[in-house]
Amino acid sequence: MGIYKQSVDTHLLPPSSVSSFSTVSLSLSLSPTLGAVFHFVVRSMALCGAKKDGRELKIYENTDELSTDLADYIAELSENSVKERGVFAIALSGGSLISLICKLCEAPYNKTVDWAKWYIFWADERVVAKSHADSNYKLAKDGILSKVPVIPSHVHSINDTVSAEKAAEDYEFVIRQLVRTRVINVSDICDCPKFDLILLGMGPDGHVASLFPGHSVLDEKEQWVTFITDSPKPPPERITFTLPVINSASNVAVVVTGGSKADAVHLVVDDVEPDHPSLPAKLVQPTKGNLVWFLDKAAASKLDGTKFSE
Ligand SMILES: O=C(O)[C@H](O)[C@@H](O)[C@H](O)[C@H](O)COP(=O)(O)O
Repeated sequence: MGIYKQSVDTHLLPPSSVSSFSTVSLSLSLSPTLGAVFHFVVRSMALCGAKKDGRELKIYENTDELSTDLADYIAELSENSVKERGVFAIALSGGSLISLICKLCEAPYNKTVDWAKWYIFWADERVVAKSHADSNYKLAKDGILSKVPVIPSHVHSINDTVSAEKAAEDYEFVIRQLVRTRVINVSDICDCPKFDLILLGMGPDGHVASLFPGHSVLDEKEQWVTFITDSPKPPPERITFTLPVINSASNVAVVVTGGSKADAVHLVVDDVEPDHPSLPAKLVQPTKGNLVWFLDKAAASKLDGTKFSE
């Protein structure tokens, strides 16, 4: 299934000249701050009919531009969600994502975001003490949560005193209670939680959250949160949202930077044949929600037909 092809030199092509791509509608905007080489958005429409919603692909000259736009994106979703539901339920991941959303601690977001309405979760967590350097909670707390006025009781970290299995079970229980009270919305197609936003990173092997290629947890359909004890990326013990939960979210953003991820980005986004069915990032396809990929130029460098001007 070909999702889209792009062949764009943003220096040379005016937006009108790309409108002839039958499966692509592309808008081009120059960055006001840097007069940037490019900052474009490709909205791809799935060719095979079931899902009309497109995947949005945003590619930035550098991580600084990406972070600025990502902070805007999160702040806007937060505002909309607070307007509509009175709360914003967001799930974070670990890794480089946290440093890429750090602009939220700066002006204007530190003042304009309604932090008291945020309910914070983790799409995956390493099963270590919360004070451990490997803890995704610690990473987010040190990087962001300790710097903005979130309400401590709205920060839902895992139980770090039990086994991975029990931690996953406990976490799902907590989420179920909050779905019941609609702090977390509920999907209208299944009984899954519908997070307002799930933020994911992606590894060079195409993993997202703690869903690794070829792992049996990719097939988990019943549980919302599951556990693994054999993560190829250390540490080995982790809990993770399952695909049904990720794909029930209102919004999912996959944030990927760096050349080491370029091959995986190509395999997933260009939907390369023969199919690579076990690439977890490829299985991130929100049923009704929006999916946005935030890429820097290095991560996007192997996308088919994309030519970047220097
Ligand atoms: O806890 C984790 O390890 C993550 O949640 C994991 O899914 C991460 O997001 C990716 O491995 C990308 O990590 P980097 O952005 O640091 O490469």
